Amino acid sequence: MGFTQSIDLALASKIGGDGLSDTALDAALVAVERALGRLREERRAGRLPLLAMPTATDDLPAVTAAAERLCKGATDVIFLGTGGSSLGGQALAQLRDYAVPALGRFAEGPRVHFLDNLDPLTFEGLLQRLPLATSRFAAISKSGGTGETLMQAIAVLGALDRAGLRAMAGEFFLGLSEPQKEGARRNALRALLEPEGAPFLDHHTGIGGRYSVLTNVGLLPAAVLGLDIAAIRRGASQSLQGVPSGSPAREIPAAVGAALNVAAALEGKAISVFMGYADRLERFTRWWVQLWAESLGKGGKGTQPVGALGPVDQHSQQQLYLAGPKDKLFTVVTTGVAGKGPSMDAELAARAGEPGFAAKTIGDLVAAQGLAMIDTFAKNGCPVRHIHVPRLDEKSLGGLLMHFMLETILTGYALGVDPFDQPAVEEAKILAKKYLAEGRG
Ligand SMILES: O=P(O)(O)OC[C@H]1O[C@](O)(CO)[C@@H](O)[C@@H]1O
Repeated sequence: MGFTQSIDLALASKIGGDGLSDTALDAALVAVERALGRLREERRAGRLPLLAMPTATDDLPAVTAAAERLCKGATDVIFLGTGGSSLGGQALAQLRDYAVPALGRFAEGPRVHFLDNLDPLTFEGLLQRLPLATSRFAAISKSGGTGETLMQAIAVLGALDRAGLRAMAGEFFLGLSEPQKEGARRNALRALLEPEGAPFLDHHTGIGGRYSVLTNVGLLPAAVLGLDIAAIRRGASQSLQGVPSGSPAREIPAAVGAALNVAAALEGKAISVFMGYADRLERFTRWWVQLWAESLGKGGKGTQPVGALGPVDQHSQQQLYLAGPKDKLFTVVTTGVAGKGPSMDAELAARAGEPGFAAKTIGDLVAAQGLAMIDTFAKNGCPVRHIHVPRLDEKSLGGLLMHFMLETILTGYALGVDPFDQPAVEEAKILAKKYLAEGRG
């Protein structure tokens, strides 16, 4: 296992105050045990293809070939797509410094951009600044019908047209979407790009966007960045240990995590805060926020996911967390940073009035801050789970991704909601298209 999980400091028996009671945890474990039974049944019936992903290898050559095609002669690879069609890729890309402050350019290979949020100024700026002739675009959408992604793709085709490159548009694009099903609604992304000659990878039809990070959706960007995509899957399979063999919930970390969240919900804690102490966990956190929110917020149920980054958010959110309403469950993720980064000169440390900094590294301080935060939560009666990742790499990140998908599914089953649909997001989408047609906005 590429990480460890401890829930001790979430329990009232350890921290008193507003910790979770043994009664709530026991009741939650019973519900999660049932959820685990249902998960096993679904798996046996072949209705949860997500659980087969970690051990699949037959699709990896196609992902690698598609990545090589995108990278060949490219200065820039741009991923078009939103939500589940982007966030998993971003989470993995951070292992290669994507969106890490001040480290924007990668040492090797093309620059990678994810146009996840739709913003006219950003998109216009990007099209103006990109060396278009050496840029490649991957348009990802499970449904093929997401307005944001379609507009982005149409805008790129327009830019290629203006640059006299439209005749070769197929060479600039790669699509990734569900196959066109006979008799089903037209796949708009395919209808747009296939006539231009763009090749397509098939989106897995049985795996929804926010659960797609271990499929070609997440692994394509990872391969573009030269990550070991097989290792991501190997790591993911470790988080499934105990699921097929029938281990009890108490022995499966994701099931324990689900029980913790169910217990928190039972005790009226409506907010779940995820605080990763690493720049390279920032997009993971955003990925988790979508996973948690869209999977569980149904029928008046679910808890509010909040993403936080350590240590910086100690200087922004900590006050509320410690002294505000006791309505939260905290998950703090630390990584093995002790001893890493620049070391402090003793003389300068003394001059700065911090002799204790002498010979310590920045990583030493971050490691100390993570532990201090956890202990401070506990001392203030705030339930906190600690996940420690000694080494943040493909394997451990794959493990964390699978852990949290499993935890989310089990929490959904235990709360009595379907963790795989998102019926409420359609309403505003339909209204936006109506307003667009009416020229409102
Ligand atoms: O991959 P698609 O079909 O473009 O959808 C993008 C995102 O939009 C949603 O459907 C919500 O609007 C998410 O569930 C999904 O991840």
